Amino acid sequence: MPSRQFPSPPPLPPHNRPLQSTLLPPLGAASAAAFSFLLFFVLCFRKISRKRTVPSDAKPPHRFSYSALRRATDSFSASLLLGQGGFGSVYRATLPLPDPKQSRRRSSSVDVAVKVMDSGSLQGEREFQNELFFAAKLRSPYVVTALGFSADRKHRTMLLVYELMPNGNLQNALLHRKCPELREWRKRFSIALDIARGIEYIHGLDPPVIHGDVKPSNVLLDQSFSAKIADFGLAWVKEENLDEIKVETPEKKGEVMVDSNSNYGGSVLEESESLTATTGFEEFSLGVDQSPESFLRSPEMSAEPPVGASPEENLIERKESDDEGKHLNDEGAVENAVVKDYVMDWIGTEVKKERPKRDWIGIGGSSSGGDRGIAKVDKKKKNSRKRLDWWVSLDDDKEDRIIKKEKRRPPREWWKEEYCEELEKKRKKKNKKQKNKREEMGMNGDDGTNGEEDWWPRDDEMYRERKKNKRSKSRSSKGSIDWFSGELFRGNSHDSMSGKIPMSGGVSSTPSMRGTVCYVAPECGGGAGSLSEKSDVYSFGVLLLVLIAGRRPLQVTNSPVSEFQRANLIHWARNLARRGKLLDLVDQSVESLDKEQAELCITIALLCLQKSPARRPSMKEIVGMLTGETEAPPLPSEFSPSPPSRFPHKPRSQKRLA
Ligand SMILES: Nc1ncnc2c1ncn2[C@@H]1O[C@H](COP(=O)(O)OP(=O)(O)OP(=O)(O)O)[C@@H](O)[C@H]1O
Repeated sequence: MPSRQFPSPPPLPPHNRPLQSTLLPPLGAASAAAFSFLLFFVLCFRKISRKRTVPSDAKPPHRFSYSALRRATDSFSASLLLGQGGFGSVYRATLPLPDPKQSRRRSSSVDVAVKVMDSGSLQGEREFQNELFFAAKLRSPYVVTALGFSADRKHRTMLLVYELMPNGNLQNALLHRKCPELREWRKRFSIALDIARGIEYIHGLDPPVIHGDVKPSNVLLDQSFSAKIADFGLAWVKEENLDEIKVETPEKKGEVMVDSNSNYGGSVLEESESLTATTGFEEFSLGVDQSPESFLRSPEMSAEPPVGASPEENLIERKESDDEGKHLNDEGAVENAVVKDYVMDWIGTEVKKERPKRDWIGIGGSSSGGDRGIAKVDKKKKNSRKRLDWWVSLDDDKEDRIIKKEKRRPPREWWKEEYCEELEKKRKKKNKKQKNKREEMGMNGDDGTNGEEDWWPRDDEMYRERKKNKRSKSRSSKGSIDWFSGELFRGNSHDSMSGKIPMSGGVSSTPSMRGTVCYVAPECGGGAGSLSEKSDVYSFGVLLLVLIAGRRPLQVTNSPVSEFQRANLIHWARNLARRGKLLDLVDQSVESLDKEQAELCITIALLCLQKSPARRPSMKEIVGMLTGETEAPPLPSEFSPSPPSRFPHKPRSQKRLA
C-alpha cells in the first residue's frame, strides 16, 4: 500500500510565527550580554574589595553606622560615660540585635561599650587602627572582644565597639570604688589568673602579640568580676628574622645568662632570641599604619638598655643612694648610674615630643591631647610605608605637617635630681605648715599621719591632689608625675575644660613612650627595640603586686620617713622578701586570705620583676605556677631572707638618728 505522504505545511508568513520563537534569539543575546556585564562587575568589585578587606585569616570587624552608634549612646550623653582614656571617651550603649528570622523586626538588644577616639591626634588614629587590627585577630575569653567600628568622615570620628564590661577597669574597682567583691582573696587570685591567661594567650599566638601596656586600668571586669585584657592600642606583633628593623638585644650579644630549661633565675647559657621589631602589619597586609619609624631607636638607644629598675624606681633609688652614699643595687652602682642617666635622658627626649593641641572631638568634653609612642618620623621610611586607609581618610602628609608646625617648649625636667629635691622641699614645707596648723588646733599627730590607715591617701584626698596637680600642670610640662599615685598623667587624659577627673582614675599611658611609667619594664627605656614578651611579664609582675597590696606602685604621701621606704611597692616587696616577711605586703582589707597562695603570688611577682628579661618566667610558666601544675622556683638569691649583701644597707631613718 503506497504510503500516504502528507504535504509539508507551507511556511508561515513572518507575522504568523509564534511570538516565542521570534523573541528567543534577541532575548538570549540580551541576557548573555547582561550576564557578562554582571560577571564583569562582580569580578571588578571583588578585585577592588579584595584590596580593601582584611586577609583571609582575619575576620573583618563589623562596620557600624555612625548614626546607629550615636542613637545608641543617646548622642554620646555624659550620663552614659563609662570612662575616659588618653585618646577618647567610652560610653555605654544598647544596640538592637536583628532577629535572624525576621531580619526587619528587632527582638533583642545587646549592651556594648563605644569608644570615641580622638581623630585630631595622630596617636589616637594609630591606636584606632591598632585596635582594629587586633580586633580581627584576638579571640579569647580573657581578652575583651572588639565587636566593630565606625569611621565617619563627616563627623571626623572614629568609634570602636567593644563588649561591655559592667564592672569597669581593675584600677577603679580596686583602688577607687574599693568593690567589696575584691576583698575576697579568692576573687583577687582568680583575677590574677585570668590576666595571666589573657597574656599567655596573646604571647602564644603565632607570631606572638605583645600587649605593651599591661596595667590595672587596661584590665576590665565583667559582671562576675572575671578579668579580661583590654586596650591593644600599643600592642604589636613580634616577628623574628625579618630584616626590616633589626634591633639587637643585649642577650644577642651573649651578655645574659639564660637557663635553657627554665627561663627564670637559671645560669645555663643559651643563645638568645634575636628580636626584630616589626609591626606585623606588613605581614598581614592590613594596611594599618603602625609605622616602623615608631619603633626605630635613636642612635643613643642602641646603647645598652638599663638594667636598673623602672623610672620611678630609679628616682627613688637615686634619692636613697645619694642620701646614704651607697647603692642598694647589687649589679654595680656606677653602671647603674649610667643606665639611670640614660633612662632619664631618654624620658626627657621623649617628653619633648609632645604634640600640639589639635581639634579634638567635642563629644563628652574631651580635651586636647598629646601623643604617645611616636618616634621621630623618618621620611624615607615614611615613603615606603604601606597604608590602606579603607575606613577613614587619613591625610598622608598630616604627620609631617604636624611635626613641622610643632612648637617645642622645653619641658619641665621633672626627672632630674633638682626637681626631686624641689618636690621634697615643697613636701616638707607643706608638712610643717600642716603640723603647725594641727598644733594650733590642739590636735595630736607629730608626723601628719595617724598610723597605718593614713598611709594610703584616701580617694577624696587624692582627687584634691590630682586637681591641684592638674592646675599646676597647665603651667609646666604636660607630662608630669602624679606623685600621689606614682603614675604619669598625660595632659590629655584630663578634661581641661571642665576640670573633670577621668573616671578611669586618670592614669594614662606615658606620653611618647610605649607603656606606662611604673609598669614599663626597665629594658623598655624607649621604642620597641627591647620590647618582648618579657616586658609584658614585668608589667604583669607590677600589676600582681598592686592587686595583692591593694595600692599603687608608687605612693609618696605626707608620711614619716620610715613610710618613705614603702613608697615604692617593688622596693618594699623586695625588702620584705629579704626579711622573709612577704605576707606583710598583702592588703589588710583582704578577707579569707590563703597565705600559701598569697606567698606564691608575691614570689611570682618578684620573679617577673627581675631586671634581666631572660630570667623572668614566661607567661605559660606563670600560669602553670598559679594553677599548681608547676612548682614555683625559689626566689632568686638576692631576695632570699639572708641576702649576700655587698652594701650594708642603713635605712634613712637610722642614718638620721645616728
Ligand atoms: N568594654 C568596656 N566596658 C566597660 N568599660 C570600659 C570598656 N572599655 C573601656 N572602658 C572604660 O573606659 C575607660 C577608658 O578606657 P580607655 O581604653 O579609653 O582608656 P585607658 O586604658 O584607661 O587609658 P589609656 O588609653 O590612656 O591607656 C576604661 O578605663 C574603662 O573604665
